[in-house]
Amino acid sequence: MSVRLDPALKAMAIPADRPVKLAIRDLEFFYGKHRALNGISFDIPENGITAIIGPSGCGKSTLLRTMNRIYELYPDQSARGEILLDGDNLLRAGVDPEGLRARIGMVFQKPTPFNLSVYDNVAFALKHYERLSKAETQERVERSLRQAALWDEVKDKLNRSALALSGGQQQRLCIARTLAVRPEVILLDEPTSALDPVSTARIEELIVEQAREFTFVIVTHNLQQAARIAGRTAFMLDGDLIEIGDHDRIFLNPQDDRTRDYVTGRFG
Ligand SMILES: Nc1ncnc2c1ncn2[C@@H]1O[C@H](COP(=O)(O)OP(=O)(O)OP(=O)(O)O)[C@@H](O)[C@H]1O
Repeated sequence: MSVRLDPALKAMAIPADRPVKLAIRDLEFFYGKHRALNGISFDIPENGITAIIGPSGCGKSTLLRTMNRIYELYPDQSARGEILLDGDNLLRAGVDPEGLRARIGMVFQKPTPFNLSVYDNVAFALKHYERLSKAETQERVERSLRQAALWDEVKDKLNRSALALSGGQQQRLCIARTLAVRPEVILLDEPTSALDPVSTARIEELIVEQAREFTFVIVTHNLQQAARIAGRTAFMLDGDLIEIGDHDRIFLNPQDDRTRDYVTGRFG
């Protein structure tokens, strides 16, 4: 498999002097006694898109799930090390997980709309985190649906069930719901793997557009997707971070043979 180099990608490169939003330091993760992350360290710059790639089981989702501490909802899972959000370790005791998840939102592989109207799916998230007037809520719902490139398709059916939307529309609704509470970081766990190419392209476009304002971290199996949209890409293998860099470094000139083998389709 060869990875297409899109000249427009240069516009999405993340400048080297961008401040660090998340600094991951010696991060280990355990499912019971099984160690799934072996002491990973790397930086995620503010804004832009950072992709995490690697073969099945290498620890991509585990890494993403540590970043908003969602793993704590499951028994017998634990993390060791540090994830500094603007310099403050979000894994330390005393961090309010609810407040953290307002700052670091997450979108999952399968669209997960609530069984509510389109409008209420977005408004519900807002009510959970903020006290806004009705007019402010309306304004924020519309803005979020526009940011998620969904407004034109749903503006005449805001009171209809979200479950009547197509899969791609449902996923954009979930992104709108996440954007509505204005998180600083948005974690995307294979957000387009259940979608058709047209829906995938729309979501890639909106992520690229919103990456001016938000920091995105995306786990993807789709190497072309990472190559198309990510300013930086991290390659993982067996719980280790092998290499991280910009598009050219990872896809055209990898330093590590294992990265080269993976991005050229020799395994994975
Ligand atoms: N709930 C769990 N209990 C025990 N082990 C787990 C659990 N979830 C994941 N693992 C193990 O942790 C390791 C990393 O899994 P993870 O799901 O993070 O990989 P991944 O790279 O996201 O894989 P995929 O691309 O298939 O989603 C694997 O060895 C996996 O078997």
